[in-house]
Amino acid sequence: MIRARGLTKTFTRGKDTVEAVRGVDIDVAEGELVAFLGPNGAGKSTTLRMLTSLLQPTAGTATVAGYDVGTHPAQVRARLGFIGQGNGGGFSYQVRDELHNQGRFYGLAPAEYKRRASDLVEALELGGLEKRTVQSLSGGQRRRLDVALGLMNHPPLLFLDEPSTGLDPHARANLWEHIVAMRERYGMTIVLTTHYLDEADDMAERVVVIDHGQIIADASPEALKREHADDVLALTVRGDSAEAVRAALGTVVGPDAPHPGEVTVPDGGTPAADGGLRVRVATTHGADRLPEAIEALRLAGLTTTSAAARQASLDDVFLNLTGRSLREEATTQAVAA
Ligand SMILES: Nc1ncnc2c1ncn2[C@@H]1O[C@H](COP(=O)(O)OP(=O)(O)OP(=O)(O)O)[C@@H](O)[C@H]1O
Repeated sequence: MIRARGLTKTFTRGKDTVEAVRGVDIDVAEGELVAFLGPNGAGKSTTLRMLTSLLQPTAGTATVAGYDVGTHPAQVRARLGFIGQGNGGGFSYQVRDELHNQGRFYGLAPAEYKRRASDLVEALELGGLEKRTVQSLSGGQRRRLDVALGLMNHPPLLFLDEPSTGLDPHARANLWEHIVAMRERYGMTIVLTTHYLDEADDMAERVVVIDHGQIIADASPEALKREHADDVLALTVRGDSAEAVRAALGTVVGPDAPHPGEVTVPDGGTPAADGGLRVRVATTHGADRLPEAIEALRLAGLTTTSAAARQASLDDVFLNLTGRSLREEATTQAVAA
């Protein structure tokens, strides 16, 4: 459905040059649901805008839905739906008029665009809102209207640029339910961007991690976590010998163990105020390893006073790949905004 090679976009303003996208190669097969994940400014939107033919690449090629975006932009646009970051609807228009106008824009006959509009109003639970103006809708309703507008031409391929940004958790979950339902109903391929880690983890079958205009990883969330991150066991152990703790845990996660990992005793092995040593153990299958670790410590005469297994996250993946936390960047930017 999508094949891009060496996709590059450089913006020049005066003396400033921004290399927004630097040589992206990507293939998306029919029916896939792919999420582009990356921090603000990583190049996600720019990549999407090139793939939808809205922006001419500086270099590289892309074939989308069978047509070259550079030479056949009209054919590409006819086959895709694009839901951008801004709100697509005219604020003072009524919901129904917005949908009908979109149908006219695609050259549909009145009977057809009316039928499609009613179907989408029903499918996206916009019933009863047809006569409301766009500006009177809630954030979640507006986003659902955006999805409806993007689907009026029954596209085989749908692009969504940060569909759930700014929505509260309930509205996000609801929007996702609708996106998944629309995908089943219309058998679409979906490419979206997000900087919500949990969203990419839960919903996407494939996550393309993008940073500084380049793809730095591309796999299922599970494979990314397996490959690039560890689960962590967080233990508190009564005792004052970091060496004894390391030796005991080495049998569980040491170099010869079935799941080798790393045992870290921070603070130079100095016990905390409660007399316990805080220990972090990087490993795979953390939940399974936890009882083994506690048992190994017990056999070495050490008492565990607290224990928790934390599953690897996509943020750990990003951190291990870039040395930066996506979660922290998002928080910093939210505070700055
Ligand atoms: N029209 C433009 N002119 C100049 N620079 C631009 C333009 N559009 C994007 N950029 C820059 O290109 C880089 C990539 O931007 P892009 O919007 O693709 O990132 P993004 O990953 O989608 O970020 P966000 O999550 O904030 O939407 C940024 O440094 C941005 O400032």
